Amino acid sequence: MVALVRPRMDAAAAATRDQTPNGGNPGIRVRDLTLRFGAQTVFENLSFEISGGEFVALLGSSGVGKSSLLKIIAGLADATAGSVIGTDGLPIPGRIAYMGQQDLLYPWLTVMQNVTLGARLRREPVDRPWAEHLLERVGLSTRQKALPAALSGGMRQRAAIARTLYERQPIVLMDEPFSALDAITRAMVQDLAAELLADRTVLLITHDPLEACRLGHHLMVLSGHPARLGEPFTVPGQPPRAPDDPAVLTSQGHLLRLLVEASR
Ligand SMILES: Nc1ncnc2c1ncn2[C@@H]1O[C@H](COP(=O)(O)OP(=O)(O)OP(=O)(O)O)[C@@H](O)[C@H]1O
Repeated sequence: MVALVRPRMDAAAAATRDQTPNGGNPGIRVRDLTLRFGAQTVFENLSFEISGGEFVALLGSSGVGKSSLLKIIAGLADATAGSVIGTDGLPIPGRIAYMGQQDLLYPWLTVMQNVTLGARLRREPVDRPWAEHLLERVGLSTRQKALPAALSGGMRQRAAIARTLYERQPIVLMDEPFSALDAITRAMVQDLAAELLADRTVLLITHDPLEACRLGHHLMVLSGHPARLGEPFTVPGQPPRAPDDPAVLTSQGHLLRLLVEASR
């Protein structure tokens, strides 16, 4: 197994690592991260690294600390101790697209306005053809002028995915982005995300072993109290893998067993 995601990687090895693989997109380096809420230690001295251009799926039981970890990496929450930095040595905030568990669409903006919000906030010209392309790919081309309240939960999630992809950031952090989608739409949007994020550094939280095995170069499982990362897990072949790929089916079973064992 090529362990490109390394829990507790040696600092000297980190210093000699390729800084700009895969067209220059930086990876994510997490060092000795500790998070406490009062007497509760969610995780302690968590260290791992995701190489530039890698798509990593993070799994673990509810409440183990996945979303908290993602928010800290995104710079949206503070850790009690430890550091998060790009593998190029530069900070990560400002170079990420983040999609949280809630779609966070602004209710008074249309779908198109929500998708292009980042550009408008940055006072950049809106790339309308790109936004239209994305909305078409997520099946919302006829709903560009709709307000979020007029959409179903799955449609809102697709609009949020389009907004995340619109940003073209080198690092993409997603917290259960496909959870509200039906099985067919989910497979379609997974393929779209894999295609458009092919060279990006992606950390995806999911509860779905099939999704993790289809999309991830590597999979990580967070478990325990305080939470620890198990050995990273690699599915053979390149993502996106077909749902009936034998490697996906075998890995899915293995992963499910790991998750059950980790929850005991
Ligand atoms: N702001 C907060 N204040 C106090 N405790 C918090 C806060 N945010 C998270 N927690 C606690 O930290 C732990 C980890 O929460 P987190 O949301 O990161 O888990 P998770 O693995 O993402 O769960 P899920 O899969 O259900 O989304 C939980 O016990 C939660 O109650």
